[in-house]
Amino acid sequence: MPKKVFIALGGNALGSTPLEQKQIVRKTAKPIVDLVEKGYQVIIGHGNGPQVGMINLAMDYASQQNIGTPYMPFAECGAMSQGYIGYHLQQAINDELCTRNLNKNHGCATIVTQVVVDKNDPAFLSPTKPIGAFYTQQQAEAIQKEHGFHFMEDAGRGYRRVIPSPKPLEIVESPIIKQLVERNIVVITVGGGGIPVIRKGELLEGIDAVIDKDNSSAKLAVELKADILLILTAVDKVAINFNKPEQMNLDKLTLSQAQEYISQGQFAKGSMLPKVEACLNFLKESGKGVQAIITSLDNALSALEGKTGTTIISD
Ligand SMILES: NC(=O)OP(=O)(O)O
Repeated sequence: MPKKVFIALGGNALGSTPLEQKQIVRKTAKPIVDLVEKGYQVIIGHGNGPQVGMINLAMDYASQQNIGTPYMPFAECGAMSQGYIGYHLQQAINDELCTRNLNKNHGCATIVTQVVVDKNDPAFLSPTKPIGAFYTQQQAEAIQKEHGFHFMEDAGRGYRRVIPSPKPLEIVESPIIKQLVERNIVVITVGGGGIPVIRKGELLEGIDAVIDKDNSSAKLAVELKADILLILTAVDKVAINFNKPEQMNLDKLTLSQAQEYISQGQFAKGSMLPKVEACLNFLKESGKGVQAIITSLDNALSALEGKTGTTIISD
């Protein structure tokens, strides 16, 4: 039985502009296809913060210019970001599969994925998810005044617009994704955490939000009975005392050690904290025998072989 690995791709695997993204995903495809070549079944979740912000801003601007462009709701912008990112990733992965003659037995497809959230989730009252470009404080204040957007300082890198980020409750397309994975398709899914929808009786309706992609990836990884949740980010290992002289990189962590470090405030909010929390959710809900790994894209295969990265396991 092949092992199933669910990869959650961070922003550094995608880039920001269309040209940059097209070039970066070529590099991203290689370590992903390394895993396919080694016999893993691969599912990919990815972020969309910069991209959905860019699309929403462009659509809002165009709709105000009297040039026949209608207003585009935020959920539709999320759907556009899934298509745009999925298209680039899918093309790059399919090309890499062809280059290595793996395309006879494997394919790659993007599933536009809806994720049910609770319309009463408290997250709707306090926006926290950074999207789009970085601004100076002065620019952020000017945009806030003109457009009413909310802004927050983002880890010392500047100001970004923030919008609500509710918890993922249900991955609507999960059964279809399962079937594709079983047919050796590399599935790109829960892009940008999934398109947030609420249930209205039998029907689904989009809602303005961006779900955390690590959270949705962990949830879907549980549903697909993945053996490994592999969160790929900008650093090789999780660290405590990050960026201090006494920084210590961690090779292995148990669930309770990770919880202790969280209670000490060791992991940055909006950065390493949601990744570690997503790993813990995956471990708690999957039970024994699974592992979660946090590492950089280039180290994906070495980390699965236990040579690098931070591996988190149950106690
Ligand atoms: N949706 C989401 O989590 O996107 P980022 O990872 O780009 O912030």
